[in-house]
Amino acid sequence: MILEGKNITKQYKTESGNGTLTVLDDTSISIEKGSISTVIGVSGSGKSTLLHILGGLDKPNTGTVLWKNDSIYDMNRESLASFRNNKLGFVFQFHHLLPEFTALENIMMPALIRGKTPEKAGQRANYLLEEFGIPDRAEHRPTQLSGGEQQRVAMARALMNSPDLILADEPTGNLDEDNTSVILDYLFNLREIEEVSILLITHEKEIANRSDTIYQLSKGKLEIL
Ligand SMILES: Nc1ncnc2c1ncn2[C@@H]1O[C@H](COP(=O)(O)OP(=O)(O)OP(=O)(O)O)[C@@H](O)[C@H]1O
Repeated sequence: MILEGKNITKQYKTESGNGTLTVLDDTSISIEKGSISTVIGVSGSGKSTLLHILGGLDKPNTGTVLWKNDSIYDMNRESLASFRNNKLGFVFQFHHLLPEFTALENIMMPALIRGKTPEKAGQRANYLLEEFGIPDRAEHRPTQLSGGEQQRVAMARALMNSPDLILADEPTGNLDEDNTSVILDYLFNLREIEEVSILLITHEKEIANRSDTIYQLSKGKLEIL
């Protein structure tokens, strides 16, 4: 097991400020090394909230998130930031690529932040562009790439530091079916080569069916399907 969310509860204040909305209700999840897991659930069921908590982007009200048995919320700010940059790779529905940088530079960024030389970072970024089938797009800026290409760059960037776990929130949510299949093929192939675990949020049954474990989130609880 690499990541474990234990007895997680998350509540938000309702808009009026008087009540509370319980989004996650004393629920738990375990991510095995090398596995692909998906979380499905209706809109507003708390999938993104769960992903943010597991990735150390948001804190639960109660419960813990353990990374190889260490609680990530006991880490100081610096350790938590370095944990996120070195061990995790995030992919969101809207890729958040930096518009003023090329595809290659966007992919290199997490490695440069980590202190890798531009040569080393460039080598791996070029390898990842190749693996995602877009080596000829290295010098393009995000606006010069199609939606599917942008999402491949975002995935390559998430893999840059050879993370142990990719956390992906609707990574193909804004793409058509063909593009979705192709991009998942690339990601799942690379998972085997790089031995990375993947936790994906999705609305699409077909994607869920390609995973090892499907979690359904409903009324604050996760259930394995
Ligand atoms: N910062 C916040 N403050 C108050 N309420 C919030 C906040 N963030 C999320 N919520 C509420 O918590 C619930 C769960 O939101 P969340 O984004 O986790 O759902 P989701 O399952 O990812 O939805 P979708 O599939 O539509 O993206 C929603 O009702 C949302 O309005």
